[in-house]
Amino acid sequence: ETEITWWHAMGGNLGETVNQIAEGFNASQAEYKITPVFKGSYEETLTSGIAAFRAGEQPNIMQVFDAGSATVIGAKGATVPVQDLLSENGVDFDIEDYIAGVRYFYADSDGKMIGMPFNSSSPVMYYNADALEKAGVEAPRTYEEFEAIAPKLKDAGYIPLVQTHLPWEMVENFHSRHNLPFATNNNGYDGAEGTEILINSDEMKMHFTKVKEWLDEGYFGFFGTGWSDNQAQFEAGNAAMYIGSSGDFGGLTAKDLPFEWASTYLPYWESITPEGYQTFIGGASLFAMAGKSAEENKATAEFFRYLTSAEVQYMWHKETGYVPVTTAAYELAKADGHYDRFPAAETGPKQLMLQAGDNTKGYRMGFYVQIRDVENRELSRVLSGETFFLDALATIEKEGNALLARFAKTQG
Ligand SMILES: O=P(O)(O)OC[C@H](O)CO
Repeated sequence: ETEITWWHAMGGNLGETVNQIAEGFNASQAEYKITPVFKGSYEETLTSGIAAFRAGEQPNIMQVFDAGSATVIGAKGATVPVQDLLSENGVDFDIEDYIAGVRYFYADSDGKMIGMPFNSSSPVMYYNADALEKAGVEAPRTYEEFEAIAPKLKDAGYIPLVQTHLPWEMVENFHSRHNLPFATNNNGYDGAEGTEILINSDEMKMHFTKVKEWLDEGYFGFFGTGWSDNQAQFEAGNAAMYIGSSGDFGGLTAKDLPFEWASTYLPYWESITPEGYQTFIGGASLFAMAGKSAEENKATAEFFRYLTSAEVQYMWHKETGYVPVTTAAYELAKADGHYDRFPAAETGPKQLMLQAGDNTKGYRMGFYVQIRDVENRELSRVLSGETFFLDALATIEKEGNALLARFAKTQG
């Protein structure tokens, strides 16, 4: 029996479902055994993985979140491109089997898939249907509509809106939702050399000016930069709506909240685009780490074959709310009536299939995890009144570009 290990960042319900997948694979055959290991948050998992690689103790499979993928894809010799791993081990692979939104986020500039999409998500807007009814309003499609209903939600006793991650939901996906370039060099896909972040734009300035105004008016709540700091306000029934991951679906369902809730697409500004575009794929993918024996690589390839089967994908989607990464799994979910029973479960997949534009397939910025830290630091300083948004955006641009230039140097 060949044994392989899988480091991941899925805690709670998500971790239990990961274990279920591993047990399913182990029970499905007798040649290979996979052991999943929970390594903490996305950031912690990436840090441990990089340290382990340097020490020659890397796992076979490492889960890397969207923000870290450019760094890992750019780390020469650290991973085996998943497309090569599969074809060398006789596992059929066709990039066209994957839904459009996930196809290129983890691919190199030639379109070769490097990371295996796994828990793919999109930021959507959840709403407390009882709260909206009490205020006599409908869930907003655009931020303009949000501005129109926010006073009514406030009068009804709610914080109208919170969100769970400013960089992911209001910076990165702000760009895809409006089809705006997020970095030069074709959003970074044409090479690290000279790539600069385009965060200091008129649209970002407008958006964060509004967010600050909403905060001052009591239309927006901000309780910290941790993933769950703000979601807790929704779960407690204090916030009427929250922008969060489609992957929150399973956790919310399990909590059996004492109010009706549903979800809709991430809002966009009609003043920027008449119709919103599809969002970037979020969540994480699985990388096969280099430096492993042929037998272990074969085991990893067989595990990926199992993981991407329509049945396993559907099970994962159903339990968690992460989107099915293949068309076959999405069709299976539809045919099984999953979306008739849980309409909110289809918001993520559908949002990833909205109109595409030049700037919706992804962004590729090395050291983006560190850039996110700068974004979180500066944007929360704006919201706490310590600095002005114009200064914050300029600081993010300056520090972000310095990090991008440092990454470009590592690419030789
Ligand atoms: O909460 P998740 O797993 O959907 O991930 C959201 C972001 O894409 C992580 O960077």
